Parts: sequence; structure tokens; C-alpha cells
Amino acid sequence: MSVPILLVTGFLGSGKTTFINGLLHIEHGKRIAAIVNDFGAINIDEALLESATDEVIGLKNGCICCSLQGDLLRTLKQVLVGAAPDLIVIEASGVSDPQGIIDAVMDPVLWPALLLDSVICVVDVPDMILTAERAADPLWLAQVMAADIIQFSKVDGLASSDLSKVTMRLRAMGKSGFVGLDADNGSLSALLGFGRAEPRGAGRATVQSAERFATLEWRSDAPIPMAAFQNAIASISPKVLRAKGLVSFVEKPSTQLVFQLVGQRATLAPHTEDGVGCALVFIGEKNQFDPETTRAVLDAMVL
Ligand SMILES: Nc1nc2c(ncn2[C@@H]2O[C@H](COP(=O)(O)OP(=O)(O)OP(=O)(O)O)[C@@H](O)[C@H]2O)c(=O)[nH]1
Repeated sequence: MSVPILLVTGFLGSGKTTFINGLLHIEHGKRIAAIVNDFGAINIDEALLESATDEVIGLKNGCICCSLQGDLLRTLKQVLVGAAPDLIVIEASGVSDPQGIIDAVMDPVLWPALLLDSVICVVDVPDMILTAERAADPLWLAQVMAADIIQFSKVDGLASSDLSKVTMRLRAMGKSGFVGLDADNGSLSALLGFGRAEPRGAGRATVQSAERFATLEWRSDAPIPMAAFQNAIASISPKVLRAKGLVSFVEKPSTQLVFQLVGQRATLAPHTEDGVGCALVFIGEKNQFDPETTRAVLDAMVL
């Protein structure tokens, strides 16, 4: 029997990892392998999902829709060796056009053993409301249009009229499958089988992201002062689309925290494991975000 694949796509910081984490924590009795792709060299998503499932495989430093397509196929073959899982969840990076991944998993050699079941696009509802240009972004559009199912994220506290407006806009784009309004109430059975009947021939030309985005990986073995970190992030954030990683502060050096920045919203949350030092990744549009200037700001925190 073929192993179903659930492909989770969505823009940078839309909530893909959070959604998958929610899914993996539901009591479903299935053995799930998760393949997560981060654009940068630090695969924080892999670390965040590790406690939730049997097998998490991180593919980093590129995009599984283009430069890492070969790695994705090798990984899928490896996952199928021995006792195959009941389900494979693939998290695309926020800069991936899912069409490249859809094309890759339709590989004729793998096809009998795998079935691309459903493509889910996580849509950040407040971002769609507040960022006027989002709906015209070719990458965002490619992610939404490739999806069988739209999963709304960040709807807590949102007016129902805002949610209706967003739903209507997506319906006008031809989208009809909407499930779960937060990561906790999505259930596997509601997600599987959705797109199975969809014809998925060789796709359209994919949206290329390599020319559009720049990334920076920044590490420090030493903890950093919290105030210096806050100041550095305040000065960097206007030019950054997404940042995430682990940080530890001199005020509590052996406690690592998970740092998340989406747009202008930054959060720090406890990490499940203790550790010292920082490993952060920043992503921005090349025409706004300069990795070397950003590195200098971050380096100044530890001098
Ligand atoms: N309030 C709220 N916050 C959310 C929700 N989903 C995600 N977030 C927050 O949004 C931030 C980004 O979430 P992730 O799940 O890492 O997003 P992602 O799409 O995996 O990000 P990338 O893969 O880096 O593009 C984190 O700070 C999450 O805690 C949600 O439904 N509600």
C-alpha cells in the first residue's frame, strides 16, 4: 500500500511548524515521519518538532522545491526502507513554491510507494488583513493556489467579520476546502483524502525564490545580554521578514529560549532542552535586508 504524504506549505512565519506540531500531538496512533525544510543552515523547525514524532528529518540550506529536490527524493527513499511510516508530513520552507515539491514526489520510481494525499496551505489571517501587497505576491499566490486545503492560523481574538472577509477572498480565488481554525482542532481524518482525487500532472513553471531572499545565520557560543539583544532586534526587524532560533542570555545562561520574529512581532518562549549560546537565522528580501550589516549589529552584542 502507498504511504500518504501530507504537504504543508505557507508563507514565511505563517504557522506551518505550529500546525504540524499540533497535528503530531493528536492521539491518532499513527507512525508519522516528518521532513522539514528550512531555508537557512540552522534547522530550528527540526529541533522544535523532534519531541513530537518518531522521525524528524531536516533538510536545510536550500529549498526542497528547487536546489534540494534530489535530497528530498533520497530522504523519501530512506524513509521507505524497513518499516514504512503510516504517514509522511513534509513541511516546505516559507520560500518554497510547492509545485516543485509536488513535481518531485510524483517521481515515477517513488510513485507506486507514495501517494501525495493532500496539500495544505497555512494562511496567516492577520497578515493577510494587514499586509495589502500579500495577496499579489507571486510566491504567496503559488502556495495558496497549489493547496487542496486552507488552514487558517493566528485567528485567536480576531473578529468573525475579518475571518469572513478573508474566507470570501480565498473563495473568490477558487479555494473551497477550509479546515480547523487553529492548530489544535485539525484532525488527521479531516485532512487526509482531500486532494487524492486531484489530477496532479507535471506542473507549471515554479516561482524561483533564490534571487529574491537573502539569509543570515548567526551563532554565539556565549550567552548575550538581554537588553543588547532587544536593542539589536529592534534595529534589525524593520528589514527582516522572518527570524527564528535559540538564544541564551547572560542573566540565565543555561536556559535557551526559542526566539521567533514574524514581521514586527517578536516572541521568546521556553525551549524543551537546556543549552547555552545562540543559533539564529534571519530572512529578508534582498533589496531591503543586508546580511553583513545585520551581522555587524549582532556581533556588537558580544563584544
Ligand atoms: N497566536 C498564534 N500564533 C501562532 C499561530 N501559529 C503560529 N503562531 C506563531 O507564529 C510564529 C511562527 O510560527 P511557525 O509555526 O514557526 O511558522 P512557520 O510557517 O513554520 O515559519 P517558517 O517555516 O519559518 O516560515 C511563532 O511565534 C508561532 O508561535 C496561531 O495559530 N496563533
